[in-house]
Amino acid sequence: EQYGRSSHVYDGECFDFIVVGGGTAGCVLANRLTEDERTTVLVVEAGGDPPYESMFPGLFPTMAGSRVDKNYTSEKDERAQQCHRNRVANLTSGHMLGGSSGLNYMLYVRGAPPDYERWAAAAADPAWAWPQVLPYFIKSERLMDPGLLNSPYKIYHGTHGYMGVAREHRREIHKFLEAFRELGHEVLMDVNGDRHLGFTNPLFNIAEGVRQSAAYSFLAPIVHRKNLYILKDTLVTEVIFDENNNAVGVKVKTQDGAILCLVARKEVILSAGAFRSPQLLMLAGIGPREHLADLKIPVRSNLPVGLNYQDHVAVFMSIKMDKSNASSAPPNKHLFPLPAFVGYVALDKRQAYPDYQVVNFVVPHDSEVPFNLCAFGYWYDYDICHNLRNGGKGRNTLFSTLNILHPRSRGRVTLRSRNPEDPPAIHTGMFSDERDLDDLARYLEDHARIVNTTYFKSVGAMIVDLKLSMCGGMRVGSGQYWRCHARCMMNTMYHYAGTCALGSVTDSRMRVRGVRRLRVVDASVMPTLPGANTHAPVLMIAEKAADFIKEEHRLCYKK
Ligand SMILES: Cc1cc2nc3c(=O)[nH]c(=O)nc-3n(C[C@H](O)[C@H](O)[C@H](O)COP(=O)(O)OP(=O)(O)OC[C@H]3O[C@@H](n4cnc5c(N)ncnc54)[C@H](O)[C@@H]3O)c2cc1C
Repeated sequence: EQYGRSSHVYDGECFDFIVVGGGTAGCVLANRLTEDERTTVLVVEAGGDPPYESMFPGLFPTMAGSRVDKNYTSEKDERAQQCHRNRVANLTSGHMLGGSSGLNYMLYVRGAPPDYERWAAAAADPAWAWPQVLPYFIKSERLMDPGLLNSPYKIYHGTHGYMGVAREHRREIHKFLEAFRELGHEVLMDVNGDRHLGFTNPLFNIAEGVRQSAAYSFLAPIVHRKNLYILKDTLVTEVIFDENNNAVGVKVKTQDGAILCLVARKEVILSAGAFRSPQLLMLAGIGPREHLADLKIPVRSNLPVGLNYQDHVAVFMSIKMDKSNASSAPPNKHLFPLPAFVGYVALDKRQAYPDYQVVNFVVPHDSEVPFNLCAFGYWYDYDICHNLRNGGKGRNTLFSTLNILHPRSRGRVTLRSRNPEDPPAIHTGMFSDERDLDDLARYLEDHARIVNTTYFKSVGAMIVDLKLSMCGGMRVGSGQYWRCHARCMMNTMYHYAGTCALGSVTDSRMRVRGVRRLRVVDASVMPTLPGANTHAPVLMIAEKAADFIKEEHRLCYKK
């Protein structure tokens, strides 16, 4: 009941705004647009309420592959996931109120100013530059970490927003942070302020032991608003246009199979995520002319929809540390499953923004988390996951996931058919630009240098040999080995973006070009990936969109 009942709506019913997708961006819009009591908003979400396990940070590893994961899979290509059981990437995606924020790994990070300078250039609008986006990061945030609140970093954070943000204070990470300091990295209190390179105890969308999904933070507190309508378990199958190319509503299919047409007096806003927003556009004839012609869809607006698909490519490495036979404390579902710390590293030390991010888990010898992530989260071949487990037997380990923050490769989302219930085809394009592979190999080599620091040497630290058959005969730790390792172990960081990019598909206010009264507001509009995980940037995008919309339609403002 936290999210109320699904609204009863009738065929032909009118609303001011219809938001397609009650995911991360959709929940923010639902909240901000209904601040004006005269404005009616309908949110249509394909999934239902988030399940119990979504509430608890410690249970996140159980969510991939569950009923609230839409579990898209990538198309096969000659480079794809060569060490995965099904040779495709499992593109986990939230299918519930809150969308992917209901099952993500909860890291809260924004990126660095150059990321947003790139957006401003792509959109040809300074509204996307760092000084203009920072207030919108701050707006949604309610920082609850006393250390940061009493530090000079406080000025970079919000304390009155809907989304709780906090850190865990787990002593296990400190010796590791010191080791990275010895290697020449800074240990930063916060990477969300004015410094963006170094290792840190990360901020999470976790507060008081509860996941701060967009549904929990933005929707639950306001579901009682009389001007908000939420239609759950309902798929939007079509955006409806009038003869003048105005988006005037949507067609939906409800859980019991009823087809309804619903009218938007002001705008239709697509917040269906980087796979489904481009799909709905293309089904409406908004997309690349040749592709639409293949499916005999008349062209409404010839735009590069679905192109420019991007994701951060991730690869893990495990390092065995000290021997241990002590039993771990029982799991606590209110905590992140393992102590964690994160590094942001540039190979060129003169650069002010990172090339790669490394998320590190401190793993006690008896933890099953890495095996479970390996086998059931990432779908690597079982042999590899067994080698991961056996290679670290009797030892505590450091499990690190590196990802390339500014990939050059681009993929593409295309229609598989004209049926809106068919998932689109996702060509990830990972490593289509081979320089990404070279870079990732260099990052792995760079990270592995940690085994030469004092603490690591004192415990006889060694890279766990995953015995990758593809890389047989190569010395683990050599440059040649890391390139092979990267190719074999490539994976998604789940940061799907870029398919309806600012500047090309939309104007700088996220309005779809060539038509009217239609906007895209979600990860699809990112012209390039920020050097960060994408949840906080999506919240920022939605907060900004809400202000654009309020301004254009003269809605009542709450700053
Ligand atoms: C496993 C995983 C781990 C991640 N970890 C992190 C992390 O630690 N930190 C971080 O910052 N980011 C992380 N991310 C990324 C981040 O969560 C996403 O980038 C962000 O949530 C995407 O928001 P969105 O609004 O674009 O899409 P979503 O939140 O996915 O929302 C799209 C919504 O639209 C609905 N929908 C789709 N089609 C239709 C339709 N036709 N009709 C009706 N509804 C529809 C979907 O059901 C969904 O609810 C992770 C993502 C995943 C999947």
